[in-house]
Amino acid sequence: MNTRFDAIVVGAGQAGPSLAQRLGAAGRKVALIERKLMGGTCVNTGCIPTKAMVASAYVAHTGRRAAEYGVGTGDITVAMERVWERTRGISDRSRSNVENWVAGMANVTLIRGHARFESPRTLCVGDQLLEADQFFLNVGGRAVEPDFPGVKTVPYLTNVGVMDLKELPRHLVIVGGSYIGLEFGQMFRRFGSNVTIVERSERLLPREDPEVSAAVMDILQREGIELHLGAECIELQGSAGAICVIAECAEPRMAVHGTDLLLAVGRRPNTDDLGLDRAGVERDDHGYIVVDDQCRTNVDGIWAMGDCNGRGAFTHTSYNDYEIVAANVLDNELRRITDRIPAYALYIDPPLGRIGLTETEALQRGYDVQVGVRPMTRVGRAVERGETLGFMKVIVDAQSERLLGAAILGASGDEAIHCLLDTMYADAPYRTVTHAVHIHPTVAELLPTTLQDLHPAKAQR
Ligand SMILES: Cc1cc2nc3c(=O)[nH]c(=O)nc-3n(C[C@H](O)[C@H](O)[C@H](O)COP(=O)(O)OP(=O)(O)OC[C@H]3O[C@@H](n4cnc5c(N)ncnc54)[C@H](O)[C@@H]3O)c2cc1C
Ligand SMILES: NC(=O)c1ccc[n+]([C@@H]2O[C@H](COP(=O)([O-])OP(=O)(O)OC[C@H]3O[C@@H](n4cnc5c(N)ncnc54)[C@H](O)[C@@H]3O)[C@@H](O)[C@H]2O)c1
Repeated sequence: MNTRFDAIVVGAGQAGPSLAQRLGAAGRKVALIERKLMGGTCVNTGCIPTKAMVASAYVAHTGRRAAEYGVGTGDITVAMERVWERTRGISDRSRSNVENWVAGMANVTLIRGHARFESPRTLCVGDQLLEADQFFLNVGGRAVEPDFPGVKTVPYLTNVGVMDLKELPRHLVIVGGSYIGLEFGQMFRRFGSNVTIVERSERLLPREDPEVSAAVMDILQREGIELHLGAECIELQGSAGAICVIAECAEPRMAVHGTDLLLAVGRRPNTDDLGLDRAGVERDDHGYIVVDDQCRTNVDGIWAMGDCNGRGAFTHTSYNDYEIVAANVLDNELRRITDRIPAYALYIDPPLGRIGLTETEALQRGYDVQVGVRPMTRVGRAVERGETLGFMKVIVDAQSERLLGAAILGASGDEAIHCLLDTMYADAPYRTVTHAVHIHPTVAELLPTTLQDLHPAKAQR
């Protein structure tokens, strides 16, 4: 016999549990289905464990620089097993918090297993058939496992396996020079591995402005990371402990040798085994579930939130999708994905905080672009901390006097950028920030000064 619910939430990532709670609290009978670990990617194999590892790497790096600060230490050593234990402890506690929270939710039944649609109103989990009028999909994504020759025989890591290393790789080769490749690359270099990154684009982070890519490259190269840009991996060779990445470049083929291999070549949504065809739910060419501005799919009564809808690829965008759905479904409040301003950070050290448009995008869209730039060597707080790499850059529309975007690659850049982000959400003129009095000594205190020193974008000069 089918079990009937008012609403079924598939996936306990960043949107699912919060929505299940709201629906349950509103008196609906709710099933929350999770096939693996509560909390999904961020909690178990994404943000939380990586940022815990980044913290260990920062301590190792700062320890090596201790003498610069007048502090004596012995030789800096990294015990990978202890790094792993600390990281797992933080991640496991976070997962337990989600488990306990869900267990205490009113009207919510947690069902463990893989969910697949049988029809637009029926799901199966193992041998159980579940019916509902409303379905909310929060199934997330996973690492792309490419199909170039050698992938089936040469051992490699993704973001999941690399977090389980209890011994330091002697030479880690990373294919892909974007978020995952760069965060793990710098971290393992700081732990003591040799690191080589193979990236097919001509520059790192090709979606960012060229000077951001150049500064990130400089930061990584100063630490001894070897970079091969414009090099597309086309084949893997070797065996455990002696891997080889064959890459095609402008020059003839290149062979990059190492002991361990991390593939960080993108993510794909978990939508291929969800029975979406039986439900009639449309996917795009990359497998993302197509949704409208309120996360509704083409099938009435089915919504998709988070990484699986392709409208964001971050924890905060998944959580915001939950807020949008809850507002529209439960609160009769119109909230939209397109009201969201792009915002993210890359957690190398120093971090890159990014909001809104790049200068290149702003020019392409025809804005009358003004730019303000300040190197971190002229930010007192960064100088005092001895962390002066990077710069801050603000982009303004001269006509409307609105902020269009910003990049802060520098100490606390991921935090300081929020005062600009909130100004954009307030739709206030940039002079709101130039007239604001910020706390001394902070990184944010130089944002008003940077905005007082705007000049036309290069392409317009
Ligand atoms: C290494 C790494 C570092 C990252 N760092 C950051 C960061 O610093 N900041 C940031 O904002 N983002 C970061 N991200 C991205 C972030 O982790 C994701 O954007 C976020 O976790 C996506 O959440 P979600 O709710 O869409 O899905 P997920 O968290 O992936 O959850 C989906 C859940 O659905 C379950 N599921 C899937 N299919 C089914 C099914 N058929 N039946 C039942 N259950 C199913 C899965 O088991 C999973 O638990 C990082 C990602 C990685 C990989
Ligand atoms: N700080 C954060 O917020 C954070 C951190 C890590 C991951 N993430 C999330 O994870 C997602 C995926 O990250 P990612 O870095 O794996 O993917 P990505 O899609 O951002 O980058 C993949 C990179 O691999 C390169 N590439 C692809 N195929 C290649 C080949 N054959 N040879 C050489 N290079 C190749 C691409 O040019 C690209 O630069 C991000 O979109 C982000 O949402 C976020």
